[in-house]
Amino acid sequence: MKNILLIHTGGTISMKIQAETGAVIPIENNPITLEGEKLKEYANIKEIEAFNLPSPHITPKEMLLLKQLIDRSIQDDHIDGVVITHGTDTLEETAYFLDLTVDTSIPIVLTGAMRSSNEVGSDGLYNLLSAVKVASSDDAKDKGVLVVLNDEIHTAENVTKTHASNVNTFQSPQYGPIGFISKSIVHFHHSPNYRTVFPIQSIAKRVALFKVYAGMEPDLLADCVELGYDGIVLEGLGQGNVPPSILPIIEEIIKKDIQIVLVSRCFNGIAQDVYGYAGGGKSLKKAGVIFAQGLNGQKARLALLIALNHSNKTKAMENIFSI
Ligand SMILES: NC(=O)C[C@H](N)C(=O)O
Repeated sequence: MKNILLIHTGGTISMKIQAETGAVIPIENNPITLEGEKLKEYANIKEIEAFNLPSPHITPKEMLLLKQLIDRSIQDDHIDGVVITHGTDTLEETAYFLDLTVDTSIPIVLTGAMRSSNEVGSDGLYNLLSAVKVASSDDAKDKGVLVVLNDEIHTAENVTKTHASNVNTFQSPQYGPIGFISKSIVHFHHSPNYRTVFPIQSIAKRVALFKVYAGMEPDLLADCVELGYDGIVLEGLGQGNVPPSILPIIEEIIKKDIQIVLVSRCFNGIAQDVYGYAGGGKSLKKAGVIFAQGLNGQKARLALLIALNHSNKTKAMENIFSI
């Protein structure tokens, strides 16, 4: 049997619904930690409760703590795979942060639940068991950080939460899942592309994220300069365009050596320099805007944050954003 490090961080998988109020809340005796026994016939489990936070409370600080915990554990113990339970709201962000920063070939799998532990049809234990099966699979090695829920295996880079409450919420809109779990097998039908890792030791920089919209005015972007942000991610329109009203402030910000990364606010597709009108992709490229390759806004924000905090910022920028 494989040795699996199981790290709990909180989220609905660790919550209960209160009969009196109907509110779903974190509880002190984390119910998912009590399920460890049931996993013992599948793997040797070493269980740690890193924190018990709803995932909207998770920040890059906790993500970095998790990275450091995994680095230490991999060095010290004989571990074949890591499973992390996490709230689903920001699960994709922690998964992508770890994907970009943890240098290992062993499987790292994040999972969570859409229904709390005492709700009818609770999906927590089932998803946890699936994640343990994937982390124990030799085929899961060298695939980067994976996300497993509802019988599907996704890459951290592509997966996103697409539905507020459905158990089938996690989807990879660009490329689909890379594998599935059924009663007796874990099967990968695709392999992710080569990835590079950018270990960072601290997070000192700040990156803001804006969704671009029709008639957007330049003042909020100008405020970012005043507030001392080091980078900005814009979720642009369509293939990567913005209203002409914000082009001058974008040019001004880049001249001040603040990086601006552009993604598309569309659910699918990538931002490109196609259009030649004011605010079109070509004018943005000319101004020095960096086009992210198909990442969504929240992941491009983490990628920029990691690049800016890396000891070789220029090289990290080049590698992460292929510039
Ligand atoms: N399903 C969930 O886990 C959602 C919860 N609000 C969380 O992210 O902590």
